[in-house]
Amino acid sequence: MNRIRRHLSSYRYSVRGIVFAFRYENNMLIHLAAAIAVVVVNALLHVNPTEWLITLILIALAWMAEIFNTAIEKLADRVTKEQDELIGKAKDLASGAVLVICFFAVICASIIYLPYILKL
Ligand SMILES: Nc1ncnc2c1ncn2[C@@H]1O[C@H](COP(=O)(O)OP(=O)(O)OP(=O)(O)O)[C@@H](O)[C@H]1O
Repeated sequence: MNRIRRHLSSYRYSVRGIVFAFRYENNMLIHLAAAIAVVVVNALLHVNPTEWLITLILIALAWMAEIFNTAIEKLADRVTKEQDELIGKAKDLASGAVLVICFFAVICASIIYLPYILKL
């Protein structure tokens, strides 16, 4: 029973983390807006199931990268708020990861959507 309760608690903490990211991280709201735009465009263009899967996976990866980025920023700020070369590098690396997935998401979206747009 205790194990089940502990397991359910861990979901509560995870949801709290996601809610925190959306409430306090402006970039998460941009990711949310982009995700809504993708879902609307997918529906309007009637993309096929494989294209739905690819776009949904890309959305999940972008949200995941942004949440990890926020976690690393919080940890880094706990270590020190003074200027520190390694803290700067850690934060740059974390935000670089977000940029990487966003860059490839834009390329994948172009590959998926362009044929539909050209047919319109
Ligand atoms: N303590 C620090 N020491 C050195 N450089 C830092 C430090 N804090 C932040 N920086 C530099 O400033 C950049 C922005 O850091 P900051 O913590 O303000 O993130 P942010 O602008 O809130 O990022 P995001 O937009 O992803 O939330 C970092 O990528 C890093 O280059």
